[in-house]
Amino acid sequence: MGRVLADLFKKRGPVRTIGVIGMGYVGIPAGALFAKSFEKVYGFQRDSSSSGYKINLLNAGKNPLKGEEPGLDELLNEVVQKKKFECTSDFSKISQCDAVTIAIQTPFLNPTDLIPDFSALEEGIRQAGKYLSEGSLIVLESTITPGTTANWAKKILEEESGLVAGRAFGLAHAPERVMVGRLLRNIQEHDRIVGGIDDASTNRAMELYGPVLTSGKLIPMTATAAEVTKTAENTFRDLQIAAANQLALYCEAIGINFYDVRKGIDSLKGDGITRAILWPGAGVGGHCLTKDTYHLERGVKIADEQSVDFPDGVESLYVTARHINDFMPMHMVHLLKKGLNRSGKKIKGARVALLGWSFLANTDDARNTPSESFYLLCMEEGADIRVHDPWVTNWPGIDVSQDLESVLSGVDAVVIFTGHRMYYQLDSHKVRELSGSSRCVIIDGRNVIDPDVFIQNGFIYLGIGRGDKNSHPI
Ligand SMILES: NC(=O)c1ccc[n+]([C@@H]2O[C@H](COP(=O)([O-])OP(=O)(O)OC[C@H]3O[C@@H](n4cnc5c(N)ncnc54)[C@H](O)[C@@H]3O)[C@@H](O)[C@H]2O)c1
Ligand SMILES: CC(=O)N[C@@H]1[C@@H](OP(=O)(O)OP(=O)(O)OC[C@H]2O[C@@H](n3ccc(=O)[nH]c3=O)[C@H](O)[C@@H]2O)O[C@H](CO)[C@@H](O)[C@@H]1O
Repeated sequence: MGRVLADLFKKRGPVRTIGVIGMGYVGIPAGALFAKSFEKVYGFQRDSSSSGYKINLLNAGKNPLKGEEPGLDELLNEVVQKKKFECTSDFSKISQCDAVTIAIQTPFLNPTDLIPDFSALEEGIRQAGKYLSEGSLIVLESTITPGTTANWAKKILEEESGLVAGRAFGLAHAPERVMVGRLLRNIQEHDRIVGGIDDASTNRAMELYGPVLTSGKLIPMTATAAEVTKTAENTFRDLQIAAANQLALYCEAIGINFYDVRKGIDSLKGDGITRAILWPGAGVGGHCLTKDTYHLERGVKIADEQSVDFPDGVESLYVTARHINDFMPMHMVHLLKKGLNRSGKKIKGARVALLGWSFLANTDDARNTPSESFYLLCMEEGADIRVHDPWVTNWPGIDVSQDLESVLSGVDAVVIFTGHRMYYQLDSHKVRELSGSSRCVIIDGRNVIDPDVFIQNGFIYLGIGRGDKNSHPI
């Protein structure tokens, strides 16, 4: 089969015209970079109420993405002016494309059952199947459950096209490893995992991605291995964070300073012995680490191969890591209660300043923020909680203030949830004056302040990992 497809690709000649389905954080920079290296790119965007506006904006050479994306505005303008990039909702133009990449969102239906919502992705794949031509290549870039490309997506494409994948057209998965704020750089500099359902598809996909890489290298493998790589690389980061969180909880219980221990462990460096210990914190947010573990777990469950040989009654280490990270906002509530008790108060009715709503320091990205779990837990306990964040200006149902002084006025407790730069400058005298409390509580979820400075100024301090300070004398 592979020979037939390789001959078809050869007959068709080099990749010239590319289609990118899904004009979002991934599709827009990818399409612009393809347009730089190839003859023509069509950016396919459905004319939906929420995103249809992007079509005209992009065709005017304008970037619809929020936030700073170095180089993207200029690149988009250049490729549109040169008529090398065109955004359209006319999917029939897919028939002109030598290769089509699909970068459509794959959220979870709801945070509890963690079943991915592939409905938008399915619609995009059906469009690709309907119009794909013989000898073309389809590449899924969305983050998907392992096994999706070679099974679910393959079936849909064959159904819609009436052609056989691996014989009449190529199919691959090339996951995106971009970070908002450095999209162009990441696409060009990160190594690119490229996984085809067969060798011919993998080789054709390497022809597609090779020209857009600067320092990044191509890493070929099978489509399913590529899906596991993407989900597992985030699973491993989540696991490393959980390991740091658990050790921090141990250090609190033992009454020692986690950061001394971390410094000790981190001093062990060298070939194959580095421990790569990360940082504990008030929780793990974002749209990658909170989901990709469950994509991996689901992939193992639905795999046709044999079941996993695993110790009886033992939960997956990776899911345990998720539970530990999701526990951290609850731990912050426990620290808050401890601090308030020491100041003779209860959480019910306590006035609490929550500093930091975004999930990542110095950004406005609040997707799956752990601050929200903490906020809801405190509300359930009857606290009077107000939120500050220098970057997040609005959030459904929450009043996020940018006025730190007003948020700190008259509070019984200050809780630091996000390591925003400005919180490192918190002045203990100023905070104490604003709070008006002689025994104000301060809970540090990101190791931002110096405990001694605040303790000497009359605060009741507790911090994640600070077992050496959490029972300081008052
Ligand atoms: N954003 C990131 O930083 C990032 C990083 C790594 C991986 N990813 C993965 O990449 C994928 C895309 O993410 P994103 O952030 O670009 O999503 P996004 O929501 O920003 O963009 C998706 C775009 O696809 C469009 N779309 C949806 N259905 C369509 C259809 N049937 N036809 C045409 N267009 C359609 C949407 O209107 C939207 O414009 C997801 O699977 C995500 O997990 C994202
Ligand atoms: C392309 C892609 O998928 N990229 C991912 C993306 O992940 P992301 O955007 O979700 O950002 P993260 O940095 O992972 O943070 C997530 C949460 O974990 C908390 N955290 C973090 C480190 C730590 O030591 N202790 C913590 O508690 C932090 O506060 C935040 O809430 O970028 C990472 C590189 O930055 C990549 O590795 C990762 O593949």
